[in-house]
Amino acid sequence: MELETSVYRPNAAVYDSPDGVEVRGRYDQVFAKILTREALGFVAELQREFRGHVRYAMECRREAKRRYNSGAVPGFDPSTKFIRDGEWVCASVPPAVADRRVEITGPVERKMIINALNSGAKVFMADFEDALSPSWENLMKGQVNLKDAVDGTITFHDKARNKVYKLNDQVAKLFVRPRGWHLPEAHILIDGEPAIGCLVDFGLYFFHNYSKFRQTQGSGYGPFFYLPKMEHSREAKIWNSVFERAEKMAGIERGSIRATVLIETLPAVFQMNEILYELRDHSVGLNCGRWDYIFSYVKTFQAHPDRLLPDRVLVGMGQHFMRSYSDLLIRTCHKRGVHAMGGMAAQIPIRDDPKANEMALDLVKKDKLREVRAGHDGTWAAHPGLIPICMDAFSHMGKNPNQIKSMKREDATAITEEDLLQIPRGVRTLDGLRLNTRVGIQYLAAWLTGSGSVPLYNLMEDAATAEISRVQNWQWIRYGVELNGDGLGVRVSKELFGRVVEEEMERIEKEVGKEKFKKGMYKEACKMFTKQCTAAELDDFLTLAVYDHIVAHYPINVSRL
Ligand SMILES: CC(=O)SCCNC(=O)CCNC(=O)[C@H](O)C(C)(C)COP(=O)(O)OP(=O)(O)OC[C@H]1O[C@@H](n2cnc3c(N)ncnc32)[C@H](O)[C@@H]1OP(=O)(O)O
Ligand SMILES: O=CC(=O)O
Ligand SMILES: [Mg+2]
Repeated sequence: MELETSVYRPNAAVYDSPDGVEVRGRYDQVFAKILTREALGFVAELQREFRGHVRYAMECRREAKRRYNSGAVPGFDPSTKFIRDGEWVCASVPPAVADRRVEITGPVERKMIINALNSGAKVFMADFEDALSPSWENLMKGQVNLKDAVDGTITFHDKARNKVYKLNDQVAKLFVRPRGWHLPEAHILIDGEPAIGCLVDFGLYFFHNYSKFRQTQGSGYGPFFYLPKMEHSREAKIWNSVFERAEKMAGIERGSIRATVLIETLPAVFQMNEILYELRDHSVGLNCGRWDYIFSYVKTFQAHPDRLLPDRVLVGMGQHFMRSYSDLLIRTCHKRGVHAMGGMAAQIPIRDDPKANEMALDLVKKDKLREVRAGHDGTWAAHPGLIPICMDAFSHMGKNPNQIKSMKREDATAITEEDLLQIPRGVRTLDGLRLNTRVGIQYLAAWLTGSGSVPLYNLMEDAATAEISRVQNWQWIRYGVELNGDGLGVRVSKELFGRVVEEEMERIEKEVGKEKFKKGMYKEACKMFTKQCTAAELDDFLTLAVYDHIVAHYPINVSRL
């Protein structure tokens, strides 16, 4: 008997969508308060106005990839030298976010939102991106949670512990990170095609929250955003136009919306001035998204076997190319009058091992001290338990809310293209290949079952860190690299990788236990991860390649279950 492809539900409620918009995600009365006709209409307007620009920007990414794959390397664009040399500055920093010394990040999950807002950090970056698996349920619940947070009414009852969570009187300022330009939102069709994911995230959040946010959080400014994974200033220009369009719709002053751009792709480091210039009325700085940046280094140089990375654990901020990137970012931001934000240390508190915990916290402390001494104005914390250490390190700034005026870093103007591209030093080992494999599979299993950030081996893992594992494995297999740190002359091959996968799966099963292993999606994740690591062509994004597996159209498509 053939499987039905869908379950017909007579009289099932549907969302009230405007012309040309079809919502294919599960109907829920609570989601319907977000997916109103007016809010969907706003998202559709954004999509119709900007889809051509986004399509062109994605084609430019593909064109740049073709050039890099033919041997070119990224560099400063001679045609925009006038922007780099010009004496312009960005709009002044809104007083509400002058002090951003510690920012906590986390997925848009209800309890975590409350914990993050109450954490004592200055800012909470609520994440629809690296830390979130973008299932319909996660995305829509996230929108509901954020609306309740901005309204100040968010609560959560942890039934197992009989604990009620609610907001403190003083909470962190909220920034929201929508997805990157490349991700579609398959549950919403606009004129028959999937919506652009980030315009859904931005559009729904903005529509429902701008007014309240500006009264309660932004002191007349806002809402505030983080913008991920851009590769070129033309992509920042689209965001700037989206912001202007949103401000016009809302009838609020131009320059109200403010955003920090993550510099987390290798091509973007050569475009920092240009990105700030495009967003100069809406900018509140740049951030060192170090994990995606490492991923992007491998991806950009996927066809350059002379630029291989050492083991993932060796690619830290001490590497010359990473230090150069952070220093140049500080220089650029401070010249343009905005924040230069640091990044995320991957360590998280280790509850059951005091000595290991002390060592982890010490690494975080060193990383944060390096950032503040270099001139960063603030940093990221992955966990509330790290906030005191980060605060302590950034007390180095004294009473100043930031170092924009005091740490000009003119010395960093001497940083060259060679500095930014310098090949990182270190060795490659079988342990490195094993760890990449173990982490990649477990992360993907978590992502497929709804969790976009997880603790693995005492580190935070999210989409960005998992990407490093994937592309590094791919590159090592593709070029049959020698594991030169082991001194045995062993080269990585598909056969060796196959054995490693088998052994690491056994290890994962032992570590997580038979029950969890059976119930989780480890086998499926293993298949997908192995396919990606051994593909003839490198997939652009891990999560894009497996996105279809978390799409659940309504009426429920039985063949997918
Ligand atoms: C590369 C990048 O893009 S970095 C930015 C994206 N990544 C992230 O934002 C990761 C954010 N961090 C996290 O998701 C989590 O800290 C993890 C997954 C790494 C660890 O999670 P867990 O193991 O569940 O943490 P743990 O059990 O120690 O949590 C203890 C408490 O802290 C809370 N907590 C942990 N991390 C956070 C956070 N980031 N924000 C708010 N609360 C948090 C938990 O909810 C829990 O609260 P409870 O005691 O009230 O139940
Ligand atoms: O988004 C942050 C990163 O490091 O990637
Ligand atoms: Mg990132």
